[in-house]
Amino acid sequence: MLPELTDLSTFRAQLAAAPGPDTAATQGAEERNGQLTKPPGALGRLEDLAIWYAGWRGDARPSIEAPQVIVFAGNHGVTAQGVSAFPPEVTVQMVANFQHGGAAINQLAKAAGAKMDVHALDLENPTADFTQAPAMTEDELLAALQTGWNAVDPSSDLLVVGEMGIGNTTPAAAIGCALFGGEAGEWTGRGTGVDDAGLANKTRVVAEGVAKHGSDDGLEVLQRLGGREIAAMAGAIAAARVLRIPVVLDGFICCAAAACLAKIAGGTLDHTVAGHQSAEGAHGALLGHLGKEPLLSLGLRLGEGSGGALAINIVKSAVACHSGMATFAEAGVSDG
Ligand SMILES: O=C(O)c1ccc[n+]([C@@H]2O[C@H](COP(=O)([O-])O)[C@@H](O)[C@H]2O)c1
Ligand SMILES: Cc1cc2nc[nH]c2cc1C
Repeated sequence: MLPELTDLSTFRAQLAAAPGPDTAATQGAEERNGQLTKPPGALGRLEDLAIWYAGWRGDARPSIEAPQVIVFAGNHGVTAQGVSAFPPEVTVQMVANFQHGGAAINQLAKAAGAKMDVHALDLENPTADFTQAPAMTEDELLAALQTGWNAVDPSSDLLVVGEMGIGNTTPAAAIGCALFGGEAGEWTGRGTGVDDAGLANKTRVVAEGVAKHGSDDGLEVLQRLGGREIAAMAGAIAAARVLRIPVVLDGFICCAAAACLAKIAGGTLDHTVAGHQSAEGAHGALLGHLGKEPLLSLGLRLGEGSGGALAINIVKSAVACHSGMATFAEAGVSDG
């Protein structure tokens, strides 16, 4: 059962006290993996994925029956600075598109056999422009974290969190820059497709935000430079950690949310894998800071959880091989 998220200190405490993977299940899965009808290591990273999944589920021979994709949407005051190629009203329009089944993520979730939920967070009240003031108050941060925390279905067995928020590659860049250092220009990319002048302006905005509101605390950075959908993703990833539900991370914005959690307590992202590396320039560096190797690299730069949803089928396939294959003894195959 997931405890109620009453305040920010509860959130920190829940993360710090969250259980790790089940070592007996991990060991059982490693032993089983060694007996399956294939040369040792021949399934490459699929073997690691299956053992990782088994440990978090506490079952040496698990199956994946109920993946969940959650898309969170938020609006950003920083769009007043002209940081996106699209206008902010696209956020609410895309939420309607998600609800009618017309977005890419609807199809990708369906193709992965996942149920999909959409949560729009206070779209009529954008966060503050972080070049002027902290993006959120503590109460606003808590409310967004709670939305994510409560959105996770405890009966799901694999989670993808995605987002929709015009302007949100700007807060994501600011989060990366604040948490891991370096120049704003190294963290700032084209998002939905700003031109060279737009990129220069966006870089200035990121630098200004970090200079004014930077911090080395993950939750403070999330509050001052993040956004509601980013905080909701962090809340959902944290809830999944407490519930021992493995998570497939999506693109640049999702990983920025995850990075805030990584700064709160060690091992906080051990239940996550990187679904893909997006085309947003700094995503590779961000994944490097998180110590994650992406499963896919398809040039996606959509968000919505799209790369995470695509990777569900890889995790499912890894677990299907692990749990469904015959052992050498069962199949009467000589094990060399
Ligand atoms: O996931 C990514 O890496 C990604 C990269 C570029 C853009 N996006 C999506 O595009 C939107 C943000 O782009 P922008 O230019 O408005 O900051 C937001 O809705 C994201 O879902 C997402
Ligand atoms: C149309 C559109 C769809 C999106 N999905 C995620 N981010 C998006 C940004 C735009 C502009």
